[in-house]
Amino acid sequence: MASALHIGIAGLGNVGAGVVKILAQNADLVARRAGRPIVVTAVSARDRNRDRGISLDGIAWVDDAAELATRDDVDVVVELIGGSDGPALTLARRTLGAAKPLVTANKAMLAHHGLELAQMAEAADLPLKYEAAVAGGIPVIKGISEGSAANRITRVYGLMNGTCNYILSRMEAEGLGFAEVLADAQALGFAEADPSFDIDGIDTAHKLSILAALAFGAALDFAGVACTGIRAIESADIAQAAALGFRIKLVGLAEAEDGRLFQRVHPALVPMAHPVATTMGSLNALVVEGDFVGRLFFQGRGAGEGPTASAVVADLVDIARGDVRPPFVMPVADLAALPRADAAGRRGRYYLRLNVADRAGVLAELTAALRDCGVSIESLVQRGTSSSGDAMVVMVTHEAREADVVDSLARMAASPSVVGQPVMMHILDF
Ligand SMILES: NC(=O)c1ccc[n+]([C@@H]2O[C@H](COP(=O)([O-])OP(=O)(O)OC[C@H]3O[C@@H](n4cnc5c(N)ncnc54)[C@H](O)[C@@H]3O)[C@@H](O)[C@H]2O)c1
Ligand SMILES: N[C@@H](CCO)C(=O)O
Ligand code: NA
Repeated sequence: MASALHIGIAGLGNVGAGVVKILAQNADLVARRAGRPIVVTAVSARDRNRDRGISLDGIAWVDDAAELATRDDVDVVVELIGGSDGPALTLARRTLGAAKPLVTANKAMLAHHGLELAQMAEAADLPLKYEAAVAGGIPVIKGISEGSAANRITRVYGLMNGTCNYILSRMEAEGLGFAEVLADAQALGFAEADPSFDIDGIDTAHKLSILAALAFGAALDFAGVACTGIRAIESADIAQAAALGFRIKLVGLAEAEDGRLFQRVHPALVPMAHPVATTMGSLNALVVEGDFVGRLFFQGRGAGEGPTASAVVADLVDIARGDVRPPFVMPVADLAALPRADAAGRRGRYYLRLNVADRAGVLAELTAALRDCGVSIESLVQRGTSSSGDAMVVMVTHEAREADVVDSLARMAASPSVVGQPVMMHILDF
């Protein structure tokens, strides 16, 4: 067997400790698949004395993670610190600058600096691998870049944030409020350090922008992702959606159409029977549509120690086998800088929820706003009076132009009868 591949790991949190565990527990299996042993020789984290349930015997401890890049006993650096900039980015640049391969699970860093890092890797003919960064253990990066290489991909969408899916699933099953469930997600180890990245959709946007670049051969454009999270969703929305035959999910959607790139993260109503709707708890789900392969569906654990570390180790096996391909399939110079598609002209069905004063004439006001904007209603439900004296009106539109629905909602929101902010959600009809 060839000589061992020596790795240095920066960050020994959920994912880093998981990588050390897999490489210890499945050492023989991994060595046979990699053609050589994969051995951790050096690590760096903030707290040397924390009990992580792993043995660090015989492994060098490095206080400054950036040093891993230049140590002679490290062939490959695994960055598992997190954060788009700061020590993670410094380490990534130094590693590639020192002509060493890099593995990372850091979608925030890739969303912001992926093209720069990919260019560095390509220029030095080095692997830069990041299967763990999108949908954790689900091999969607490999699924797109290798398995779907024959296809023109026109659409990628799905659930890429375990925390949000977990929160929405428990809100539905147990009628719990948002904050109670978030604390549990944090305890389970898959919430981001800053949970607003999860619930405001930013984490999904990071991942979506990476997938879109890969799938469409487009220059990565994180700033072009329109993003709405799940803060405004109430248990009543979940119940109403269910009564209408839908489940609410935080969906990331990217499409390449007519040479334009559409990227959006938003809560959407997904028909109950759709495989995305039946993906519950912290599971992730992704759909990739290719012109020859058709619809591919990926489902599995997108977060957590074992699944995420599993993806990191798979990347290490590729590197041990000598796999050097451009991080975004094509050289960065060949990626198309696609203009952003405008959402205004998109057509679809929409869910609208308004809390209104329960008095005569209110419904007529609402329906007049819709009529004036040319939006037709498929169904309308008014639900009883709350303790505050408000009623909840839920409407589903027929297919309409998005700009017209937005316009009608703004008119309705301006009415003194409407209490608080109306909620508008897209219905996933594909
Ligand atoms: N947890 C998951 O389920 C999951 C899934 C996919 C991707 N990721 C990504 O993996 C990365 C790590 O996530 P995590 O959940 O393991 O985080 P974590 O907070 O559990 O661990 C981070 C580790 O980095 C260490 N660290 C912080 N600053 C450092 C520094 N300057 N030098 C060296 N070490 C430092 C900390 O001590 C800790 O050991 C992040 O980019 C995250 O987004 C996590
Ligand atoms: N915070 C992320 C971790 C995986 O990237 C999630 O909840 O899915
Ligand atoms: Na993955």
